[in-house]
Parts: sequence; C-alpha cells; structure tokens
Amino acid sequence: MYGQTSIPDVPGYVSFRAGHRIQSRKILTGDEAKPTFDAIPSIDASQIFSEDFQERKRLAEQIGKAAQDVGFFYLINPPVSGAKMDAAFAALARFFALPEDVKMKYHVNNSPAFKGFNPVNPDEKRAGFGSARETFSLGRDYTDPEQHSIKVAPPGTVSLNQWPDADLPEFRRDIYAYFTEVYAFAAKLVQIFSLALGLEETALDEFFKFPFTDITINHYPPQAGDDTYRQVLFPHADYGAFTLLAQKEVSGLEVLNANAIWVKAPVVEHAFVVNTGSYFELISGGRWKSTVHRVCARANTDRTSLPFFFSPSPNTTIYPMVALEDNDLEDQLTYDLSGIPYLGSKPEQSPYLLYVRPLTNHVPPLRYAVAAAAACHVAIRFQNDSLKARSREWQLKAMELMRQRLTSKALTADFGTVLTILMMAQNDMCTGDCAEFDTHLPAARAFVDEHGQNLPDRGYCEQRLAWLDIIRSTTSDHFLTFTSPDLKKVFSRYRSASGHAREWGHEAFACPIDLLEYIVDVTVLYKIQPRGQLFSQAAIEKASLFLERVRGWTPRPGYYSEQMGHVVRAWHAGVQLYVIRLFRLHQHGCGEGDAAIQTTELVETVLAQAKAVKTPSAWSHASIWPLFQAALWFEEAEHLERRQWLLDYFQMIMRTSGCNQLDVAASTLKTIWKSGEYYDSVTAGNITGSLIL
Ligand SMILES: O=C(O)CCC(=O)C(=O)O
Ligand SMILES: [Fe+2]
Repeated sequence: MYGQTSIPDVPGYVSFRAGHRIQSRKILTGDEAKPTFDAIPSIDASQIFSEDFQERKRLAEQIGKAAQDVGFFYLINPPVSGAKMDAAFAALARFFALPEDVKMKYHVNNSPAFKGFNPVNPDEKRAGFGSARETFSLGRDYTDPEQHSIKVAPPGTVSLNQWPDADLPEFRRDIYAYFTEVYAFAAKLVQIFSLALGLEETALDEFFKFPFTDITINHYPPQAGDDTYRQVLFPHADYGAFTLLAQKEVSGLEVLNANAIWVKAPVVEHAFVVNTGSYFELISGGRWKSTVHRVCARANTDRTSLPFFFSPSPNTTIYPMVALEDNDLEDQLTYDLSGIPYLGSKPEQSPYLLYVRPLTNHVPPLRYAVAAAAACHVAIRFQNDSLKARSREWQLKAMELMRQRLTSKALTADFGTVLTILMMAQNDMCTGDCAEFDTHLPAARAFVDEHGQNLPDRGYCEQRLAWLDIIRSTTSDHFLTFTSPDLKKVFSRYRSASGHAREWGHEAFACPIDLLEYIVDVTVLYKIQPRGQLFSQAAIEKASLFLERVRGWTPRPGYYSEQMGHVVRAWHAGVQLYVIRLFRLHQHGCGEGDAAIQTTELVETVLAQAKAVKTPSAWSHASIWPLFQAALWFEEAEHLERRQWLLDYFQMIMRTSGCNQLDVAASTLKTIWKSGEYYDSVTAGNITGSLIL
C-alpha cells in the first residue's frame, strides 16, 4: 500500500509513516505509561448477515469498541469460505514461485493503475527499515466481467488489472472466487460500522457506492540463512476506510499501542485481522484512529499476506459523520502535532518531539497551548467548528495558567515557561491575533535574554522567535521586536546538523538565512521612511542595492534536497518581488534614467517553483510567503484564473495541513484584490485585523 520510505531511528521513540508524514511516538514505560491495549481483541462475525437487527447491533457494539480502543481486531468465523481463502493462498504461492522473468511480464508499469507484479526493491532490502517484499496487486476494474455485479464499465474503458492467464490459468478464478466473497462481506461491514457510530445502518452506504478496492498481496521472501527476527515492512498506518487482512501459517504483524510498544497479531486461521484507516478516522470524527503497524519475520522464513483494502468511491466527498469524541482529547491531539512542519520536519531533529512534547505532561499551560494548536489544526482538517471553539478556550486556559505560573518565582525562569510563551505566540500567529502576539513575542524574548544560558535548546527558541518576528513584520505595519543587529547575531551563531555555518539548525524554515537577512534590511529601511512622501533618492539607491544583492545570491550547490530547492528558488524570486513592491522599483527603476524593473518573470518563477513542489507536503506549506508576494501582482484583467487557482491551492494545502494561516492569507488577498489599491505589504493599505503569514 505504500512506496519506498526511509524512517530514521530516534532513541526512545518509534517513528512511522502515517497521513503522508513521518511521525514519532515516545516509548512510555513505568510511571509515564498510560492505559492502552496489550492484545488484539477477537470478535465473532458469524452473525453479520443475520436477519435479527439486535444481533447485528451487538456485533456493531463490539466492533465500535475495538475500533476505538485498539484500531485492530480479529473477525473470527466470517462468512467467507476458508476453502476459498486457502485456494487463493495456494494460487499466490504458485505465482510467486514463477521465474522472475515470467512474473516481470505482469509488471505494474504495464498497467495504467499500477496493478500487477512489483518485484523486491533492492534498495529497500536493508535490514531494520524499508520493506523487503514483492507484491501482486489488483483492484477496482469494471472491465473485468467478474466485477460486473458492482458496475459495468462503458465500452472503450481501459482495463487496469493484469492476470497471468497464460502462465497460471487457474489464478484468476481462484483469486476472484475469494474477492467476490470478501467484497460482499466488506460491503456489509460498512453497515455494521455505521451502526457502531450510532448512525442508521445505511448512513455510510452513500460513500461506498462504487468503492475503491485494492488487494496488494505481500510476499516477503527469505532474506538470509539465519532466523533473526527483523522488520520487513516499515511502520505505517493504512489510509483506506478499513483493511481485511488474511494471514496464513506465518505470523509477523505487529501493532503499535499508545505507549509505543509493539503488540503481536499472530495468525488466526481463516479469520480476518481488521484495521480501520485514515478515511474512517475522518468519517468517525477522529474516534477511530488509523493504528500504526509493521511486519517482522524471521530472516530464513517465507511469508505471504493477503490484505483487502476497502475505501470510499473515488468521486465521493467524505466528512465526519459524528461529532469529535472528547475522551482525553488534549492528549490525543498533542500527538497529532508532531507532524506539523513548523515544529521541525524530521523526528530526530524535531525540537517539538525532543523538548516540547515531553514537557506537556509537567507544564499545564504548555499542555493547553499545545492542545490549542493541535485542536485548531484538526478542526480545520475536519471542518469542525466546535473543536475550533474548543481550541480558543484552551488558548485562554493556557494564558490563565501561565499567569498563575508567573507568580511562582521558582518556575518563572524554566524552559517550560519559555516554550509555553513561544507556543502561545505561535498560536496568535496562526489565528492572526495581532494584539496577543504583541504581548507574547516580547515576553518570550525577554525570557530568552534573561535566562537563555539555562535553556536546553536556546537555539530553537531564538530561531523560532526571530522567524516569527520577521515574517510578521513583512506583512503588517508593526516594527520588528528584535533589532536588526540582534537578529544577525542570532543567525550567525547557527550551524546546520551537518556543520554548515549560517544554515538553520532546525529544518523547519524554508527561507535561507542570507535571504532572510535581506528581508530584515529592506523591511527596516522601508519602515524608517517618512510616511506620505516620495522616497528619497538615497533610499531608492539603497533598496536597489539590496535588490542587486538578492538577485546575485545563489543557492549553495548540492546543499538542498530537490523539494527544498524549489522552495528556496521560490523565496529567492519572492524576496525580489517584495523589494520591488515596497520601493515601487517597477515604476521608476533603480536610479535616475534607469529602465523600470520587470516583475513578470519573477512572478512566473515563483509560480513554477511552487508548482514543482509535491502537494500536499511540508514544502508546499513553506511556499506560502513567496506565493503571497507573487499573488499581489496578479492583475484583475489578465489573471482572474490565476487568482482562483491560488485560492484553490491555498484551500487544498489548508485542508491537508490544517494551517489557519492559509485562510488568513487568502482572505487578505481577496480584500486587496477587491480594493484594487496598491498594497505594499507593510503599511497594509487599509487592511486591518489579521496578522498574516
Ligand atoms: O503483511 C502484513 O501482514 C501486513 C501488510 C500491511 O500492513 C499492508 O500491506 O498495509
Ligand atoms: Fe498496512
């Protein structure tokens, strides 16, 4: 179900891939451990088609509880023929035993939907992480007559599945005999899940009219002669609605509990291991978490597993069908934050996971500030207004607890206090609350100045504060809180993990330090100009000099990843647009008699680079500032389509990242476009209210 990935090893944490992001969970033992499952529950599914509603309801209750508490459960005695399951496994064994060149005839690249055989990827065969498996996949394909009871594809539709009819004539028959029964079982299970959410039995049917089905059979071939137990499929959470996994003879599936301890899910013959995925997490309002799992196997042992992934129709829109559960919500939410890009994008260097998250158990205001941030992100992703309101309540609660903490002298100077204020300032920034931000940012700065020596990661705090201060000053009429020499001192102290001077120590910032310094210089220069007058020739010359320097700047060759390279080039063009706009260099050029500066190419560069970034990803989020700068040049007459594209793009990134800043940026742009006034991004024209980006 997932492609290649590399997951870092962080001591004390388990890292995994879920929701398209690498996330981590701290291993909790002793006093820190919380109540969670230590075995996979087992439920008898024999009555699933019972005519008696009470029977079905009883089943639903057990399933709902298991989905909520564990996310994984066995369905034993399902009405799916054990003989057909065995026949399917036997067919698979024959297929995987075929010579490699025969299997390669059915390579996934021959199918428009990537269905068929996918060989072991040698790069992924390393022990410890990655995956060591070959797969055969098939799925929704209404050109196959065996699926005509669901739907008949219109004539001319291309087929997606590949069948090894020429080499294994019985394969297709045996797999379809199994598929047909599992499909009927899965469709009925949707209704049981619906009951489990307290809804009408048919309430979810609408989402699953023409479901997305996928069977990706995993074959984990032996890797070595010894019997060491190794991970062969990396930790991940499934994205579908639910998965019905058939295992045979060789166990190996392991499920991660809330304390980050692996719980084994051994083979139960002819039973399904069922787990709910991301789509059900959304539909259930976050109640049924998509639980993380992995596969381990003895190096000398062959293992085959047969999962059936069931997802909503590709052309349906899903949404939460019930209100969010409140059980220990703050606690669950703080986990959710670990994937948020501004907190550090890689687990091994995420200050959030290393410093903030562990302290949430001991520092009550930090716990609420973090819960407020997480709730806001989840509320936006799930479009849940009541959770958004809750987020505001938690932010207020954090402020109240903070006031209490500040009266205790002993606690005032500690790291928890600094992190809390920092988190609160971050929340103000997200929601666009200028007034609170103006209190929190200077307060955090005073703490770092006064108590900096004792902070375990002073660098993180200083970098974060500098970043918030600068970006905010470029999009509002506020002056910087830090002085420009202060900021430069902060920047020059930092080195990246690989030792490069003047590269961010934490991978959470997209704009290179050099460019950010130019932003500071230009912003200060602009803000000290007398209002309501033409710029002095000296000011224009200085601005032009900055523009020349920015233009002459080049990214360090080979230093950035491909994705970050695009973002950096988008910033490079975005900063130039910023200087030009502030000093109106497109109108009067750089000096007496100079030609006006052209902006078209810079706008195109920002757009092209931003579009080259994979979406959605942390990097697409990192291009908001340059995109905003480019969007200020979208003239109404020529660029109506572009404007709409950008609003849609911001909306898409917002719905996946949960970041409210995109909404603030979009509404600011709409106001500017509507007013038709010249916007210099600093005096903000007549725009009042939100603090953007
Ligand atoms: O091989 C297994 O038992 C589990 C496979 C799995 O988790 C997956 O394919 O998503
Ligand atoms: Fe899985």
